[in-house]
Amino acid sequence: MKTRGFEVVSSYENAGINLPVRSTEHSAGYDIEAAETVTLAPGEIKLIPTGLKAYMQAFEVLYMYSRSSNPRKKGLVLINSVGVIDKDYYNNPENEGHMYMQMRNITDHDVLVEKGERVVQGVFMPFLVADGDENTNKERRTGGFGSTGQ
Ligand SMILES: O=c1ccn([C@H]2C[C@H](O)[C@@H](COP(=O)(O)OP(=O)(O)OP(=O)(O)O)O2)c(=O)[nH]1
Ligand SMILES: [Mg+2]
Repeated sequence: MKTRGFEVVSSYENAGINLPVRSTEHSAGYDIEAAETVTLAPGEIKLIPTGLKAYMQAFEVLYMYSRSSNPRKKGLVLINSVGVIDKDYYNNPENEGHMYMQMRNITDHDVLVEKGERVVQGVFMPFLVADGDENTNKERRTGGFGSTGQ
């Protein structure tokens, strides 16, 4: 039975994408690699593809956190602080649920991220809803990065 996990998106099927793994017995995070080699110019913000989508149960979320080594080792920060990957992002009609890492180069030189380099880590978590939540109108997710609302 499938409960939660990662799959390769169809456009990266034959691109040698590694499914995320936890690097030690008690690591919370599944290390997620860059699916492409990219260069970020000084100050630049780029969406780095992972080649992955994540599936999970209702009332679960996947948080993408930066690796703590990124600022000093790479000069990179996850500019949206934490990536929130919603259950209904999976297989959305716009991009199949392809997860991106929104990284910013905080150095004054180009930063190279090579394909296969671990950049962020994904942590699955349950979440709670507030009173009256069932009475509010909800739209169907069609994409990400500002797809909801006007
Ligand atoms: O770092 C991130 C953050 C989000 N997402 C995807 C998954 C998530 O389910 C979707 C929407 O994210 P969020 O709700 O944080 O962004 P938004 O600006 O509110 O966009 P939307 O209107 O599509 O909800 O975008 C990523 O791939 N990487
Ligand atoms: Mg949103």
